[in-house]
Amino acid sequence: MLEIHDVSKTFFPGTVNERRALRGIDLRLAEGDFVTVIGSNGAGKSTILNTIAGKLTPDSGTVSVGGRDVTRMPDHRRASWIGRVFQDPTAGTAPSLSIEENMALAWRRGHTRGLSRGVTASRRAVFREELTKLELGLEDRLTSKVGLLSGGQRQALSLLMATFSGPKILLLDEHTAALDPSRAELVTRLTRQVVAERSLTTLMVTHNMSQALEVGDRLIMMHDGQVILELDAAQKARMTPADLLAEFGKIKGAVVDDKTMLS
Ligand SMILES: Nc1ncnc2c1ncn2[C@@H]1O[C@H](COP(=O)(O)OP(=O)(O)OP(=O)(O)O)[C@@H](O)[C@H]1O
Repeated sequence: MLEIHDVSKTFFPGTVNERRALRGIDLRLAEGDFVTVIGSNGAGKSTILNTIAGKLTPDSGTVSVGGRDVTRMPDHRRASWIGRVFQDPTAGTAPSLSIEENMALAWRRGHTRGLSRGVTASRRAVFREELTKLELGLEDRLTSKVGLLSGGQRQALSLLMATFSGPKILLLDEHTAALDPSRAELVTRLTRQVVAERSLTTLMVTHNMSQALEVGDRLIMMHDGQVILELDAAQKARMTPADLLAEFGKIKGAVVDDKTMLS
C-alpha cells in the first residue's frame, strides 16, 4: 500500500546549516499495517511523515501509494487519501467554528462532488453517529464552538475528522504527547479502534516507549535519518520499555526527548 524506497532529504545543502534529515529510508506498509515510530531528537520522524503527506519533496528516492509513484505529487492532491493528526490539539480544528461545521469541512475533503457547503439534516445524523463512537457526549454539542472543548476532546475530534472521510493512510505525529495521561489513554484507545475499524495503513510517531510497544503491529526506531531497528509483532511483544531505552543507549550521542516515558 505504502512504499518508501531509498528516500533522502537534506535541508540547506552545502551550507553551515546543512541537515541530513533522511538518509536512504526504505519502508513498506501493507494495507492495514500499523507501525509505531520512535527515535532520538532530530532523527527524521516528522520529515518522513511530511514526505509521505507531500509537504516535502525528497531529494532522491520514491514514495508510492497503491503502486502509484506520488513522490512529486503536491500535498493538496493527496489530501483526500491522507489523514493526519498533529501534537497540538488546536492544529486540526478551527476554534471559532462549531463541531458540525468543522466536521462538514473535513467531510468535504473526501467527498468533493455534489455536496453543498452547509450541514444538511442527513449529514448531521452521520456526524452525530460518528461522535457517539467517541463516548464523550459530543454528539449532543454539535453547535458548540470547538474552541470551548478540552484538549483531549479536541484531539479526539481531530482524529475522527482525519479518518471519517475514508483516507487510505493515517499519519499520527505525537498526537497524544500534549495530553494528560488519562486523556492520552483515551485518544490512544480511540486510535486503535478507528485504525482497526477502517483498516487504515498507519504510521504513529511517539516518544512514549510503552505506547510504542503496546500499539500497532510493528515498530521502527530512527536515528540520524536512518531506520536503525525494526521489530515485528512477535519481537515487539517480547520487548519492554526498558529494553527499548537500552537500544537507544547503544547509539552514541543520541538525545532522547525528556518527554520520553517508561510507563
Ligand atoms: N524545514 C526544515 N528546515 C530545516 N531543517 C529542518 C526542517 N525540518 C527538519 N529539519 C531538520 O532535519 C532534522 C530532522 O528533523 P525532524 O523534525 O524530522 O526530526 P524528528 O525526529 O521529528 O525530531 P523531534 O523528535 O525532535 O521532533 C533535524 O536536524 C531538523 O533540525
